[in-house]
Amino acid sequence: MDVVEVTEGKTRFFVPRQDPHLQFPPGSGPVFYNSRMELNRDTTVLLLSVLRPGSYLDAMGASGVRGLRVAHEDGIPVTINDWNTKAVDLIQQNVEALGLAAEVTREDANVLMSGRTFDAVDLDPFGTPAPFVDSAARSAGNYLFVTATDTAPLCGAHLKAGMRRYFSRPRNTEYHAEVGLRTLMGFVVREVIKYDRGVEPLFCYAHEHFHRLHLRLRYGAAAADRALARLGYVMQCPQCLYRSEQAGMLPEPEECPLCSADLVPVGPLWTGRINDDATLAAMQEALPAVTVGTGARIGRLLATCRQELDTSSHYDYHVIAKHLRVSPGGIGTVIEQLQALGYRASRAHYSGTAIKTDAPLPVLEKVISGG
Ligand SMILES: C[S@@+](CC[C@H](N)C(=O)[O-])C[C@H]1O[C@@H](n2cnc3c(N)ncnc32)[C@H](O)[C@@H]1O
Repeated sequence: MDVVEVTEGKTRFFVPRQDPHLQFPPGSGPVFYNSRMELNRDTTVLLLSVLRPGSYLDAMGASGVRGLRVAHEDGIPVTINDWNTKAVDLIQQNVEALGLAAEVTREDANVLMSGRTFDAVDLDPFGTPAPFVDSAARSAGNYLFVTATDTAPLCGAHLKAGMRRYFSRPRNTEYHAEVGLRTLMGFVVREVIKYDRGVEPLFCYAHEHFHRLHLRLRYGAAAADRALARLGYVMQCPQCLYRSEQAGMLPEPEECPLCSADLVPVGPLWTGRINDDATLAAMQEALPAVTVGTGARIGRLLATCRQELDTSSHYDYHVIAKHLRVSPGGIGTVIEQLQALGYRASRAHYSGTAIKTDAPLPVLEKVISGG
């Protein structure tokens, strides 16, 4: 294989010199590497430097970069797997070049995860992780990490694909990144709690073309019930911008208090917090010591996530301003004015025009229109 050497974080490794977007049948073809996912891998290396699991499975390794970095930079025992022979050859070459003691396997990830357990399991497939979450839920001890790049099905843009994969009804709203992240989280939670295990979010975020979950798993039916209680719906008005949240397995009919239309349920999805503040604080503290190329961006991401409210939707203040035919002021000013009126208000980590608040929509509209 024609390879080229690249560096991410403190790790130098070989990747194929080719177009990574070429399509081949499953289990064959060239080895995948996408430098644009560096921030995704950097956050994993940083978080694992804090969590320090006893073992880590990179279930879909490709070049092996993720597992290589976890082994080399965090010193955590890793297993790197892929079902593609060429990928496994390259992973082995990288492991040897770095002098790591990492285990390399060539199996269907579902077979591997059905037969063995690892303290932390990481899924990074092409597109949807849905076919792998059940076996990962059985394989993972304390931590389960999941990447999804099928943002269109998750966000409601490809409705039927979203319903098939996640058994949820997303809706293409202006807060689609939030819906995608919470739809993915809701699906993973349903896959885990059937085994009487609980799920707690540690650090979950939406970024560019992917969603990423870092979750802690707990043992016991009581922990599973706590996660179950967080499943619910965003109830969106089809005529105006009003929305509310409902907990529960089935949505209750609800009328829009502003225009009397029947609200449309979006979900089931995860409601409530998507981050653990103590974990984010520990990551901020560890960031200067962990050499990651996207460190400045991760610093900003962590800071925004720490102040972000845990509402399951946001208002896009440019959309509201357009609706009201006013020119929008600065987002910071709008947030400060809402807070001065006694409401909670924050930015959201995935959009520069998103405002999360518990202020009623008419109050937000009044603030945006300068009233
Ligand atoms: C998106 S790439 C992984 C990228 C890699 N984690 C990284 O950070 O660069 C997905 C990989 O999953 C592998 N894969 C897909 N389905 C698989 C399966 N059922 N079992 C094992 N590997 C699989 C593919 O061969 C491919 O190398």
